[in-house]
Amino acid sequence: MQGKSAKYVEKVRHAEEEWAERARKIQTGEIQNTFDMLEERGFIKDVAGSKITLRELMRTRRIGAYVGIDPTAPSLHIGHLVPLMPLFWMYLHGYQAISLVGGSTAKIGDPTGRLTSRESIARVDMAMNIVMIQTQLKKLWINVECVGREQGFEKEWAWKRGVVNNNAWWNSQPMLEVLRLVGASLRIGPMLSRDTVKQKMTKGDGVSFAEFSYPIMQGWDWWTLLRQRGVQMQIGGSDQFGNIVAGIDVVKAARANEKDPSVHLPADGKLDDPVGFTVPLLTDSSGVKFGKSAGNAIWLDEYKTSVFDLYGYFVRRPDADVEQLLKYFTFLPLKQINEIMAEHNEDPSKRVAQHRLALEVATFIHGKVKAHEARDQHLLVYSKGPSGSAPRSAEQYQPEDGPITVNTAPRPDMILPESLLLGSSISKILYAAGLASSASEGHRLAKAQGAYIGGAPGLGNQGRSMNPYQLDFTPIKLWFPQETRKYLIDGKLLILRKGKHNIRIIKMVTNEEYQDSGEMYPGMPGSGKVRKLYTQLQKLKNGLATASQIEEEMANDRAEVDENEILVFPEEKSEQQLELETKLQDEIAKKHQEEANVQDAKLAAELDQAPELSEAKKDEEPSESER
Ligand SMILES: Nc1ncnc2c1ncn2[C@@H]1O[C@H](COP(=O)(O)OP(=O)(O)OP(=O)(O)O)[C@@H](O)[C@H]1O
Ligand SMILES: N[C@@H](Cc1ccc(O)cc1)C(=O)O
Repeated sequence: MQGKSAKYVEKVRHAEEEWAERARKIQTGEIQNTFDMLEERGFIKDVAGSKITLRELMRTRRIGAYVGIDPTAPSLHIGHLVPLMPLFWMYLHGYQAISLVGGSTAKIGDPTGRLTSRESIARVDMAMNIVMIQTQLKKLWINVECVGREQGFEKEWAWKRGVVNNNAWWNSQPMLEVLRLVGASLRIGPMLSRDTVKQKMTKGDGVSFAEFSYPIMQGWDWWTLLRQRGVQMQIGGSDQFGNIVAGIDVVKAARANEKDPSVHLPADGKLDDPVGFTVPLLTDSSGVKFGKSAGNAIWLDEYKTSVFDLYGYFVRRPDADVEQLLKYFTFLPLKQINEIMAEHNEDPSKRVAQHRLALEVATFIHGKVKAHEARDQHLLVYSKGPSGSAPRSAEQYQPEDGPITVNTAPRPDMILPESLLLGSSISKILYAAGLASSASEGHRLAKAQGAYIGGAPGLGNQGRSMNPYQLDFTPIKLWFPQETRKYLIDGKLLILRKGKHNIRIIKMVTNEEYQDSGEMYPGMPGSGKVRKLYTQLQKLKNGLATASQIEEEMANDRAEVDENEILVFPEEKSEQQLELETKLQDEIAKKHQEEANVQDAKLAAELDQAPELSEAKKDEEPSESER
């Protein structure tokens, strides 16, 4: 143990020496200050505090930085990437980088830039949003490392990154402590004179006390991250400038009032103050901020914006914007961007820069395979002229053969009916959710504790439900069907995971709702028959089989059933099955009628042609006299 800590101390010392050496090289101009690199790429809109201090801080200290995102939608969008990219860059340059999911702040809703308050979000939706966004952030972080490696960055142990949720502290934060540390020092006057507050009070629907406190919550997050992890910097979109400035006041107030000697704090010198900067807002062609509120978001979730559409969005960017977008959204060095632009300018109609931009972004977000597929689809579709939308992946829920990675993980959110979730074994649920290839594999998986469930069992059936905001995964054990209820978040949401990345966020719906959705899950009673009926109907419609062939297939199926002596009563059939059977019978009758019509037409043609033929023959045949 002692040896280990000595080794650790040595490692820390080595990392500090390296950082000092780096600072020296920045001083002599041998390497670039990361701040200057970010500025060159256009990321610095406004600095909260002194730019000189910020620059010096980034040179001399391996500081921590964070970006916060409220989970008010089930996906990130490309607007979020603008503040996240400098964070990713900082990580690749050796700083500590934290992405924060605002599970608690989202419950209040940031009033910045709004005239009306945000709608409150149902607990189940919030739980779903949190899991989706945390999963996306983790995926992005893994992809940052991949791209970083390709760009020649070598990961060192001293680099730190993380995804945190501010529920971790707000769920147990005594209000008294907040009031004690910052409440007395913060003045109401300046807070009331903030633009957001003034605008919303005079032109909007007023400001609630909770909204008024939002910047203090955000500032408290910063204080917590500073205290726990030494995070001295906050980055946000330019609409966050006010919150960052207010946060600096909160952190300074808390630091000044913290008397607990066990709380480790940076000293009080000039370089110890919290600092921040904002990035420019990405807007659409009419100058409106890209985001969920404006309804113009390009989502990172491929089921909300397909990889094809994401690629298309970047390919359509105007020539005037493309260089800046390459600087924002790719990890390509500026020298390479210049080369791409030179090539592009030789013949802008080829959109070389746009295609490169689209490929880089799609690769970063969705991985190489999907990005290249999207590019090929684009080239195919648009080189032959537009022909509607591109194919989208259909089998989203089926278990994959190979190992699931962040970039191949299937769609996480799905619905399943009550009858299955509350009436079947966990093995069948794993199968239905596409996490096992059969119910028996589901059984094996649960027995070997190879799958996980979000949260620990709550007491949902006794009126209390588990906390949806703090999700840990516990290995699934075999349990009785009625026990599944205990794991439902808010009585409606079940979160399952297999391996690291294969997650399912399952919303329970009533059996009727499920039926209306037209969805089917593996192992669904009658789904084998339904699927078969559906295939037969398609074959018939597309002319891939004749009515008689389908009838023969159906007769064989019936014979098989008879052989196995299973009686199927009509009432056991699902409505969907009955409906498909009727459609199939109608289609068979239609096809028979069509066949009969064709036969009739042929016969009629033969009969009609008979006299003509004899006339013609008459012409051909020599006359009596000719003979
Ligand atoms: N279009 C954008 N350009 C630059 N930064 C953005 C953009 N959209 C969001 N951000 C930044 O991402 C961070 C998280 O944003 P937030 O969670 O408020 O999402 P949002 O999409 O802006 O929400 P809303 O549209 O509902 O206001 C903030 O720092 C915000 O400024
Ligand atoms: N207020 C930020 C999100 C955020 C939340 C908590 C934080 O600590 C930081 C940022 C926004 O709405 O964009």
